[in-house]
Amino acid sequence: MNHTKEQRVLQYVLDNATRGDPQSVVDSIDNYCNKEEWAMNVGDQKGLILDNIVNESNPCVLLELGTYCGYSAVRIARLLKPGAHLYTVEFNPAFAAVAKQMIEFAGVQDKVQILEGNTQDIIPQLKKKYEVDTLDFVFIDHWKDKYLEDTKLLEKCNLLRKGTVVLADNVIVPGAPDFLEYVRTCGRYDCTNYPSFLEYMDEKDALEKAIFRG
Ligand SMILES: O=C(NCCCCc1cc2ccncc2s1)c1cc(-c2ccc(F)cc2)cc(O)c1O
Ligand SMILES: [Mg+2]
Repeated sequence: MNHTKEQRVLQYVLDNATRGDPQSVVDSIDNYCNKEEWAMNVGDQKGLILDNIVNESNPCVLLELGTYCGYSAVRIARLLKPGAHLYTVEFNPAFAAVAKQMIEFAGVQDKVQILEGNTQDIIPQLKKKYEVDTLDFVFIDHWKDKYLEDTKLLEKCNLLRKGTVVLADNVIVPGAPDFLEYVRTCGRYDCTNYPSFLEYMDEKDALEKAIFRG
């Protein structure tokens, strides 16, 4: 049954975490991926930076691009105030299926909605189909060569407002150089770089926070 790494990560959580306890789910995934198999979760070091930025932004409507196993969706949702909602987009049906079970086990399913499909198709549907006005927080963690075009698509769809926090994972490894260049030079964002390490490795990585100026 557990033929994929993502299924093995989920099984480890089901066997070792506590149902309804999102922190135990996050900790179990980090334990497994540190000890057994590397996986592309944002991880515990960059995760702490993510926590701090979510807490200081106090967001109500959030979007994540790239759900994977649901690690960052659970990590973010555990911090959200009542009524806040996270939409998370996943392209790969097998990943989305694992993430759905991960989110339900953590007990944050009322705060998180997985949208299965391509960001190019889903972003333009957010206003009409999902009744989103504007986004307070965007976590970008999908294909690195799509960060820039999807950031421009969010602008074009009027989903960003003055103060929207756009936070991008992996701006060093694997890297998103065209995205970094754009947000740092186009004049529409206030950018901050947060140096850290690639999940479960000693390699340097970083998060970039780009606050939309409106
Ligand atoms: O590719 C990564 N993450 C994206 C997965 C793709 C998910 C999606 C693509 C798509 C397209 C369109 N619409 C919706 C979606 S959802 C990723 C890779 C590494 C890494 C680092 C060093 C390595 F040696 C090898 C891999 C580390 C990370 O933290 C990552 O996030
Ligand atoms: Mg990542």
